[in-house]
Amino acid sequence: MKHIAILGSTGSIGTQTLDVLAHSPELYKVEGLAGGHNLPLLLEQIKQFKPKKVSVATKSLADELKLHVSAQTSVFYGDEGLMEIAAGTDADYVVTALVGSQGLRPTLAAIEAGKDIGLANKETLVSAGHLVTELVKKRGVKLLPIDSEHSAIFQCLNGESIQDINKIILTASGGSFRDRTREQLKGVTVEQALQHPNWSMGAKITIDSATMVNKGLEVIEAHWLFGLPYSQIEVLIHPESIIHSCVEFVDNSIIAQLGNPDMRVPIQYALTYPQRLSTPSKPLNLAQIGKLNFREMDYVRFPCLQMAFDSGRAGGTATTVYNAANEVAVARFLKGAIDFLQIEWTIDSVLNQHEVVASPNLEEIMAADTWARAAAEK
Ligand SMILES: NC(=O)C1=CN([C@@H]2O[C@H](COP(=O)(O)OP(=O)(O)OC[C@H]3O[C@@H](n4cnc5c(N)ncnc54)[C@H](OP(=O)(O)O)[C@@H]3O)[C@@H](O)[C@H]2O)C=CC1
Ligand SMILES: CC(=O)[C@@H](O)[C@H](O)COP(=O)(O)O
Ligand SMILES: [Mn+2]
Repeated sequence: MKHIAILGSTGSIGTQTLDVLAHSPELYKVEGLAGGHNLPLLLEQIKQFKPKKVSVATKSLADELKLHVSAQTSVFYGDEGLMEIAAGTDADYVVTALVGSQGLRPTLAAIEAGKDIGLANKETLVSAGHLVTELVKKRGVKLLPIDSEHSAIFQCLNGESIQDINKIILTASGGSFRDRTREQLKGVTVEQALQHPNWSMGAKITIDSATMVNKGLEVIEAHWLFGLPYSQIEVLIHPESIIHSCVEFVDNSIIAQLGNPDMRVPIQYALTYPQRLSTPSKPLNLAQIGKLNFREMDYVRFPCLQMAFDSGRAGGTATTVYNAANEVAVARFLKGAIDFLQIEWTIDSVLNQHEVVASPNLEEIMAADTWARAAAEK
């Protein structure tokens, strides 16, 4: 039996993780759940999974939650609450499904406490990939990818040697505005941007898909997860999101992982690896799909992806700043305060003002993150 804690249990990844756990209840015990503001959903989860510790975003939410839970469940809140669910429960495995770089400190705390990690929160690796991967090595824990592309690559690399890789190919759906020109991006609405063609996800990542920042974050995530240089990471537009990513080897063989777009498959694989078990997903019917399409990535149409490669190559705090500026810009766009194209303009402008710190420690990462947020707000 695996003992699990989930950071971000009330979100898209969090709820799908709980679906996976409920599908095989004999395999899992939920020890801790951290939600944010969605109290009714967290209460349902507490009733069903009976965790010993839970956390919410604020003290007032925690006070309200305490009125509804039994004495068997301890209630925490805020940053300390996230740290408690990450590192202070009897879980041996933590699923990181918070959104944004706020996931960094709790993830480091969970690794330090010796927990294996199922990583959905890609911003953590983008913000401080070197700190996370060094600590994983030092503590001897597992860091298992949940992100669909990275799970695909992880599966394609099973039994293969890193030296035999020519390149990894991350597939990108193109997001909600894939078929629009840059001219046609002027004046697009939040509602339009939130219509992802293939996946149902949280708001922030759905906007990131539309700007191609999501693929940028995933390029940096792949660099850290698989230890590959940026020259061996490629992005290919694949509108159907059926091939979740692939690896080309030195003999020119390409191995790909396919499946319907359903995150419960990579979530479960990260939980049960190296075992495969049945999932609550539908099988892929290739005959029904008929054909799959591919297009070369257009870096002029999607400049945020070029910025991610450039930040990744610059290293140090550059990717921290890329991520933090994007988080601020997306939050502003979602509130209707800026236009869609101002997201890329904001990231570019903040990156241009930044003086990169090489090999930053955690304090320098947090300082760069704070600085980038202030610069982006300005
Ligand atoms: N959704 C997907 O299919 C995929 C997501 N990912 C990555 O996984 C991560 C999660 O994405 P997703 O599930 O879509 O995001 P959601 O927005 O759906 O969920 C985010 C979770 O974080 C919680 N949260 C937000 N702010 C706070 C806070 N201040 N304190 C405590 N909890 C907080 C939310 O709580 P509440 O809702 O209660 O406020 C919610 O549980 C992201 O890094 C994303 O890039 C990667 C691949 C696929
Ligand atoms: C489900 C998942 O892993 C997302 O990151 C997804 O890949 C987004 O799709 P695109 O970024 O390819 O539009
Ligand atoms: Mn992905």
